[in-house]
Amino acid sequence: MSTVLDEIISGVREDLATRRAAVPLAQVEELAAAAPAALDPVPGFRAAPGVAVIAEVKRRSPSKGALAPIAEPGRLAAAYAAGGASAVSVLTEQRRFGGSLADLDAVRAAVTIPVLRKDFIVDPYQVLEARAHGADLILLMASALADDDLRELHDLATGLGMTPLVEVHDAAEVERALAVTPAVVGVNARNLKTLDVDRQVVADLLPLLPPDVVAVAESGVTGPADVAEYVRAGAGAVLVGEALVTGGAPSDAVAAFIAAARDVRPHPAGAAPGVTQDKE
Ligand SMILES: O=C(O)c1ccccc1NCC(=O)[C@H](O)[C@H](O)COP(=O)(O)O
Repeated sequence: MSTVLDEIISGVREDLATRRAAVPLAQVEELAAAAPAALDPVPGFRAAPGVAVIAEVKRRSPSKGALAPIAEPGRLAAAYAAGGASAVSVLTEQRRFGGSLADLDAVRAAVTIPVLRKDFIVDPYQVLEARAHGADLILLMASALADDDLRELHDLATGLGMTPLVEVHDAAEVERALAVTPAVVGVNARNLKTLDVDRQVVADLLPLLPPDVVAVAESGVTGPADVAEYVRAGAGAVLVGEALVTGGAPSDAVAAFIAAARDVRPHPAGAAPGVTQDKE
């Protein structure tokens, strides 16, 4: 039986074929080579006070439907940066999330902090496209990629100067992700096959990551207390979408997340902390 993730990826491949027909690979390669050098997000993530916030431009989602119209993604991104965000994540998938490469362009033009292309990346063309549009980071999902593809796309991205955020949701995916020696690993609390959000997954998997990897807690943040819990569980960064686009005053919201993490001490390595759960 096909999952939501399978359906999203099938649409992504169809849209990719259309773009590839319009802009041939050789042209995207040229544009990627001509783009200004990618920023390295890792020093900023490590230097962030308490937690690095990766703030997302997210219009809609398969789990929640329409979230926010976001007429000016560049303006939203600038507000995130003003609040102290360490990076901006831009969902570029069109069918389910209402995003686009135009959103990526607008955000790139509006901020000087690193920008993540958040999409269902399954093909080298999309990696080159991300660089051509100024992305510094790309998302690579272990759940969507075979080992060889994960390595190929990871190496292509790093060769272009970008930093892959390698996403996992269970212990087997952690092992597969670490095999490509990523600098940044995200544990997604959302199961992309069922769309269930379980923040305990983040608490369970973060201790499996080596200390030299930037550990990102993704999804499920509803407010500052959740950020504090993720940091207590060992997160060095949090990726937040819905709570920021629906909450009003995005700059203040980012600042509140950072403030909530400032005095939090992570649990000692190896301890398996619990996190409180909301009903989704
Ligand atoms: O958000 C969804 O419903 C979703 C469904 C299927 C695949 C991916 C999905 N979201 C992508 C993300 O991982 C989130 O946008 C991101 O982590 C932020 O999550 P949140 O703060 O819970 O909006």
